[in-house]
Amino acid sequence: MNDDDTTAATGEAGDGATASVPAAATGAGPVLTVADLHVRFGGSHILQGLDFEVPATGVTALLGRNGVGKTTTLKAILGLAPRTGTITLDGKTIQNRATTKIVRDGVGYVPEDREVFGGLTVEENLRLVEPDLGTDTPIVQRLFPDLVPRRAQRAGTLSGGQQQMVSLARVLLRDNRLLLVDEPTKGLAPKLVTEVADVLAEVARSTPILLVEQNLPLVRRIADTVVVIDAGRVVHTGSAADLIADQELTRELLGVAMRREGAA
Ligand SMILES: Nc1ncnc2c1ncn2[C@@H]1O[C@H](COP(=O)(O)OP(=O)(O)OP(=O)(O)O)[C@@H](O)[C@H]1O
Repeated sequence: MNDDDTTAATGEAGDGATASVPAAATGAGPVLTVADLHVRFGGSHILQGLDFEVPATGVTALLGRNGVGKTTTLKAILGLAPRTGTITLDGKTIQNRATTKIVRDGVGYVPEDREVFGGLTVEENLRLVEPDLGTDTPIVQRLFPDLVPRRAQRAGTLSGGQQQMVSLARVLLRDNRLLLVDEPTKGLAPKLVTEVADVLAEVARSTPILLVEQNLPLVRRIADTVVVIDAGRVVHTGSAADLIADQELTRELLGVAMRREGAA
């Protein structure tokens, strides 16, 4: 275990000392900055000094080949993976904060495996996060109308796409400064992929999103910026449209060429 592993679990030490003017206060600058981020699992050095920024608006797609460390990057930001490096949210360092505090400070997380409580109803899943907010909340009614008539249905009996909507809705009930969303369309039918993409695009109008997503048509449709990691480092940053328009570069960086057709 390294120094940051222990401090990550203990709370606030160091926040005040390195805080600068919040980007949100100035209206400029990234919402999140990651500098020299390292993650080791046993003898495996998965992230070897990542440096990247998440702009304060729109969708930033975090891309890379299978197993390169995309999920690990999201978990490291949240303090769910042992890491060293500097992570700033609106100009304030957060790498020494406990995960619960990072979430309370506005970093919402939609994990890859959805993690709905199958034995609880849709309504109960939502109210677990904010007891006063459920399917009658305007944001749920507007973005997730299909969940409203299913409020009393047990979440474990929903389709994969509906479970993804519960998972997203639950996070959106809070006021988030930034959303970390991990492969939200994995395993979903094309129509549901489009629905999830629509929700994310709508959410991104008010809340920046760092999105891990393998569906390149979807990335092209909703992402503004891309960050590509390979062999533990950032190997490319830039416009999503430019990367995906460049078949050769896409193949070189991601090992795949963009399908001409694809649901998003
Ligand atoms: N808790 C852990 N302990 C040990 N190794 C881990 C742990 N979590 C992840 N890894 C390893 O770290 C590497 C990166 O995994 P990660 O899930 O972050 O990749 P990814 O880019 O999100 O992959 P995919 O695209 O397949 O979802 C993999 O080799 C994985 O086996």
